[in-house]
Amino acid sequence: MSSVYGEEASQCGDDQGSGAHEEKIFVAVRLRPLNEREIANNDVSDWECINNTTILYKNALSERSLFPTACAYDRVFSSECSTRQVYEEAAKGVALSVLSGFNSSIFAYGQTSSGKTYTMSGITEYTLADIYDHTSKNDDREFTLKFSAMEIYNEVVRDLLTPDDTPLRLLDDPERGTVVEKLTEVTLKDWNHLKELLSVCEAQRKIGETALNEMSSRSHQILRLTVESTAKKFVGFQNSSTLTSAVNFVDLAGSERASQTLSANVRLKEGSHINRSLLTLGTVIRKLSKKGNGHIPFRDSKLTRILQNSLGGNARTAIICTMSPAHSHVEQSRNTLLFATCAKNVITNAKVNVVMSEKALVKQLRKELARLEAELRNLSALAASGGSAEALKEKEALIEKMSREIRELTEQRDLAQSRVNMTSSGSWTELSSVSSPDKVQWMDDYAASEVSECVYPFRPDGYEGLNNSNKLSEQIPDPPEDQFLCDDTSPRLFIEKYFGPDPCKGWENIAQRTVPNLEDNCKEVQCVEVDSNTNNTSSDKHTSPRKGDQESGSIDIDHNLAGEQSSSSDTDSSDSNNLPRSRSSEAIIVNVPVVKGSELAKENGGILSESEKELCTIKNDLEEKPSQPEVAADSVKVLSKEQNHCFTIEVKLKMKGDDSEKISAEELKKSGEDIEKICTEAEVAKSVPEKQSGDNLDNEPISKELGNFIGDSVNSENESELSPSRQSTEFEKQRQEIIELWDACNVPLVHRTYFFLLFKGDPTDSVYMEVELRRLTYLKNAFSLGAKVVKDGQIFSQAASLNALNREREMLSKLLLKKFHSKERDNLYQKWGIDLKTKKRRLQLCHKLWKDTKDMDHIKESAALISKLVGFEAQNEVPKEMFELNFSPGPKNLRSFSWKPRKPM
Ligand SMILES: Nc1ncnc2c1ncn2[C@@H]1O[C@H](COP(=O)(O)OP(=O)(O)OP(=O)(O)O)[C@@H](O)[C@H]1O
Repeated sequence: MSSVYGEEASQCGDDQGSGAHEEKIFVAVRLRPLNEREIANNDVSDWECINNTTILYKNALSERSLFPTACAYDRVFSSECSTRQVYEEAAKGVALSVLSGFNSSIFAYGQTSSGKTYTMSGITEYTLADIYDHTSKNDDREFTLKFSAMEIYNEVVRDLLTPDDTPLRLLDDPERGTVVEKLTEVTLKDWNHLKELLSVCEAQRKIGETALNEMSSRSHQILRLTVESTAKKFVGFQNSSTLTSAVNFVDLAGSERASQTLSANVRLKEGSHINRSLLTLGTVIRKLSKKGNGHIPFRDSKLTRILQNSLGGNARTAIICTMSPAHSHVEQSRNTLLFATCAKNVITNAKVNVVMSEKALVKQLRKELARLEAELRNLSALAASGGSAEALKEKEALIEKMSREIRELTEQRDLAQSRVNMTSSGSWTELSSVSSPDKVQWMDDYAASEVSECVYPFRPDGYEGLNNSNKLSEQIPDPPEDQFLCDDTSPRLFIEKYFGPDPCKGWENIAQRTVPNLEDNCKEVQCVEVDSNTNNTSSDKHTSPRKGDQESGSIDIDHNLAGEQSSSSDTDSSDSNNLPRSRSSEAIIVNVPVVKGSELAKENGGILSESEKELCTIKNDLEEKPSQPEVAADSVKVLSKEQNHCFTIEVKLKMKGDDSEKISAEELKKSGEDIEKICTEAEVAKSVPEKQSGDNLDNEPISKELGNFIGDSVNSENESELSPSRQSTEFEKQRQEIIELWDACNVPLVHRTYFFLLFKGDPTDSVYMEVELRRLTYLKNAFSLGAKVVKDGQIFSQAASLNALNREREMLSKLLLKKFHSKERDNLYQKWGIDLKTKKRRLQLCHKLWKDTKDMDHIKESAALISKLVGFEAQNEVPKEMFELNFSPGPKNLRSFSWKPRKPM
């Protein structure tokens, strides 16, 4: 640790203001062991630290998650690691920089019962012990240590060093930022005095029992140690200066789900405040992680207001994110990692705080004035000698060059934006843009019935018109406070903006939003050529597209590990442990030219790892398809854990063709059907060849083209190879999956009915089903992360969707009255097992509809009843065009696709 002690009075003035240096927040993750309760419940550990910087989700194979399988941070600690180790390797450097005059903060963040207090109390003690040790060893300086402690409980700031419960006010000090008025600050006498005060804080802090933690901290606690030091030889002198800085130990209250903590009453209220302030903290971190993001809501909570300096301000900061490894907490753990990922990108500007005596200050200012005067004199001399004219010319040339670059970039951006616009309007809107005169009747009935309030972000246009979108935001208020907890829209709402509205944007888009720095990581690092033997003849690609594609293609192995930007070619891609680490845990891209499977095997002495085999399969697959005209923009990502690390393999194949083809390829990519997909060892997805330009898409049978695009072209069979019975099984399976997802996502019953009636089991169904499945999976994942999906300015949260579903049921119950006579209704009640003597029978009936997702008879009956209520029946058949793709040619259109069943899970 460097020290600035040597710089006294007159010398240290230079540090003021200019001593700031940018650095990222240090982010560590700590897994605690499974606790007794989790073991008793036969819970299993889902997470594993595969090295010092990477944590791996072990169950990725068994679920279709959008969350990355492995995440890298500055440091990760397995459940075997001691708090001492966490302190030494993650907190000490930052915490002890207080001795060099830097403000610093150590945070513990994580879900309730994940070990924040356990970790933080250890770290606080170790730090304070080290500080005392340091002061005793540096007897040339005079130290004054001051201690203060506060908690924020239900948005009220309390002093932890007095028994008095009076709320403390926050004041804005122009120099010091936010200060807590009347907060007790005790000058420490010795180590024992400090220990005593720590016990007082512990006794004073609000704790309570929840289902997850008998001693749950119900408040955010901030302990602050201020260190002032002056060189003894200057003490009492007028030109002395003092280093004054503080270290904060922040033990946040844990994020929690009301359902999991079984909260009620007081606990629920506490939980609500906790979640809200953590939500603000998350928003602040997220905004800070994307530089230049406008207003940062520091003032939205007392916590962020008080800690503003530690969050992207002038303090050095470390965040320890604690996690339970248990499967039952997987969603919370993921949210913790999302927070950690954002925090990793936040930059602070720590600087040494020097308080100068007045005399020293005057001296310093005189010096500065003299420097400025000298500069001015130089400039005048330059101007007199004509040098300024040249300098001016140079500057003008530079400005011109920069303007040119800006213009070019602006054009590129506008072009890209217009493509995005085209595709975003061309995905779902295209699906539904074919107008149908038939669709009007049932829509009118439905709209008239006020059921239009139902909420589902990805409705077909068919009944989009039913919804008065202007009214929607009024109709769906933000969930009230209590619901805020009950419906699991927990503090991880901060990630809401990572999810755009359209699930069809593919994994990479979602991943970019979920883990916003993912792409940045890839961009920032430099490529390391691993295999220099393979030919990279890019010129070939024009004469022989397929051959050229392969030769110019590259496999980017994106080690999702911490790694120093390595520039040497001696890096072995299979041995990530040899890669030096970077300060900021950036990913490494190793650029490996494509080699044939056989060559790869030969190089490896005939032995191929699983991921290499996968790679060869892909490679061979590409080679064996000479008839494929062009591959638009193809990539394969493979995640492997077998070599103790995780990496992504990306095959990029260049496309030959004119611009319109390129636009089309872009559109395909953006409009929905993932060209890239994240896979695990067993699952390799690959995008599909774009159609050759000039094909008359209008005349193409839908079934012919679709296959590779939607399905997995590497391993799965072609449609033609599927027996009718297999097709039927696939259809049933997909339909069942959709029905269950509808239920999980609170999708409106009318939407379900409408869609259900579209399913006829013919091959084209698969197009709609596939799209619906993706949207629903996306929605479900977003909901399970506590996110809100924003589409067209409307917000769809789990709470809002449930509210809307209930409103829809009420509306349907009104329609029951309208469409059926009393006798008919009684028959219905009997049929649906509703006691005729009970109240609210119509509503009861509507609550039963679509409930038993496993019973197809029940589903059919539900659909039949709703269809009757809203008037689908009148039309004989639901117009499929309302769900139809627009197959007419043109740059905006989605290509026609052939049907291929999804690869079975
Ligand atoms: N790394 C660990 N090793 C062993 N036990 C641990 C570890 N981390 C936490 N624990 C134990 O787990 C329990 C919960 O820990 P702790 O109270 O620190 O959680 P918390 O995150 O602060 O919870 P809350 O947010 O509810 O206050 C405690 O009994 C603690 O001793």
